[in-house]
Amino acid sequence: MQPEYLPFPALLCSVLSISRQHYEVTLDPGRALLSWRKLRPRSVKGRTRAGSVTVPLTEIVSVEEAEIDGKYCNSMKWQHMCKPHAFTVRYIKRMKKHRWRCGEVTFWCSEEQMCCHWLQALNDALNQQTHRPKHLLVYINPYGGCKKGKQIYEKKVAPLFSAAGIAADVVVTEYANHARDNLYDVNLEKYDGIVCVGGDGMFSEVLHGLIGRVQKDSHIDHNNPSACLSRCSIRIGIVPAGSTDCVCYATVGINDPVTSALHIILGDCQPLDVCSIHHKKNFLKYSVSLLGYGFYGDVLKGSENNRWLGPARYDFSGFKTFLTHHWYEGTVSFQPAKWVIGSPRDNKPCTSGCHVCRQSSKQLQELQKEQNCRFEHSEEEWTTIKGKFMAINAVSLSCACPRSPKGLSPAAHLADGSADLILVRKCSRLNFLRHLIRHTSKKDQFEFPFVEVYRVKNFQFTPKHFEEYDTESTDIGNVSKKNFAQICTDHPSCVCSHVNSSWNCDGETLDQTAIEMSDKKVKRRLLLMT
Ligand SMILES: CCCCCCCCCCCCC/C=C/[C@@H](O)[C@H](COP(=O)(O)O)NC(C)=O
Ligand SMILES: Nc1ncnc2c1ncn2[C@@H]1O[C@H](COP(=O)(O)OP(=O)(O)O)[C@@H](O)[C@H]1O
Ligand SMILES: [Ca+2]
Repeated sequence: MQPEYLPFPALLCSVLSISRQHYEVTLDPGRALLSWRKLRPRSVKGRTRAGSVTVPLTEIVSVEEAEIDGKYCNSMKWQHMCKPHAFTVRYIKRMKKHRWRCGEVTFWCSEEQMCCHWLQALNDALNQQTHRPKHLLVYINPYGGCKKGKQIYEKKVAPLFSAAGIAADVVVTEYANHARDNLYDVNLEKYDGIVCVGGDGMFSEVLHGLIGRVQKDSHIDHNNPSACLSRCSIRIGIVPAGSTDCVCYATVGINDPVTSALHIILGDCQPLDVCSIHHKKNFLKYSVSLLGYGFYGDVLKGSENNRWLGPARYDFSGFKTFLTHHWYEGTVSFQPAKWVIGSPRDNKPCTSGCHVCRQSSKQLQELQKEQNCRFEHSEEEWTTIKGKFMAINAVSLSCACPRSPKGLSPAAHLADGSADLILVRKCSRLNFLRHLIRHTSKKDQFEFPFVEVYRVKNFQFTPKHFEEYDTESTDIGNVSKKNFAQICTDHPSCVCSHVNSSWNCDGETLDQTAIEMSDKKVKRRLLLMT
């Protein structure tokens, strides 16, 4: 069907006042711009223009009739306005380092009719932004990060939502997984999006609730690693109030609640890769940021008893884990992501509207169409690496965060259908420190002989002791208990916790150590309101 092209409304241009100064105000629907320039009397004949501001209509947050207070009214008497009329426009102001703020300007009109005309024209322009949310479901984790989630939402976010005419149903969570469970019951059709106020763990919880709910509604068994998941069209927005906030930081460029609220209001949207993690035929979890074994698994484990320290628990545990300097033996196998057009060391960071993501996902779709959504593991070659590792990290996005502004893999892409697999082999403490420190500078953290990085579609990991003891059994829980008991009686000097590390999956510990991560069928595009 051909789209219907309506003629653009006419350009509107009037002389209005801002703080007693005359401005030429123009609404250009054709170029989708609102602009105002100061008019300064120069001579009797003409006026010069100076101090101009231009705002794209897509960046207007709200328009409303201004309340006229008596003081301002009196101060306007010199302009012979008997009954002034005014309207206020709120708009995005771009600050440094991706930070956004809400600017506000009030335009005074001498006639009521002119004010109505402007209000009508601006509201018509806003109504054309149909991708903006009108009704949101908000989950707040009151215990995330510095425990300020509720305060952040009430003080910084709710006033902006209400100014933008967004209705929000708010749930303050009472226990872990409250939001996830609730998402299985709510009427999702009522909402244009879900907002989570918290950290990466809270985002992961909402993501699991949403993906799980959609699969349940479409009768898809997520335990089957080959199942094609149903796409979820509802978007998730993140208001950062956690400890690491790396999903927010990597998508928006900063972890700032006001900036995120403004992106949500404008209906900004960023597709995101999601990986699924299985053990044999059991679904374990989805991951969107870091799936880390060794160093990051141990940092997470060590931080769990120190939650009272807030975000600093990771620094404290990071320092302790660095000193213990454990390495772990096992086998990593992976298949490369052949459709991607980038590589982990090409120095091309992912930004919104990324060309690499667009092109790569187009190629992935074509490949999936050819293979009719069946990505059999056997069809391509697996690369297998046996060794001793300090860390095994699989990241679906850069994992940039305030601690590491470039992230664990600076050139990882948000929506290219692949993950970057980083292997840090056993090395000296000094070398590991050199590698870690590079995460905080512009230098390449992969430029070491003991660090390898691959862009993969999936990978498997088996710890050494599973290879030796877990031959045929499928009941992984019983096997692990039995085997460790055996390892420990066989080797009295062995310390179990040093034999295996655990997996850090977006800030939560996985129960299994032998896992398969798949970055393909489960890689549904999750629409993220950045
Ligand atoms: C000597 C100095 C060394 C500094 C090295 C800094 C590297 C920091 C890289 C951090 C990458 C974190 C990736 C994010 C993971 C989150 O999913 C997870 C959970 O975040 P949450 O607690 O839910 O906000 N956080 C952690 C630390 O595991
Ligand atoms: N009311 C609650 N009480 C306890 N835990 C909660 C609550 N709400 C959510 N959680 C859990 O807290 C964990 C951490 O939350 P998150 O917001 O990511 O904070 P942080 O970044 O500090 O880890 C999440 O895994 C989430 O499931
Ligand atoms: Ca990716």
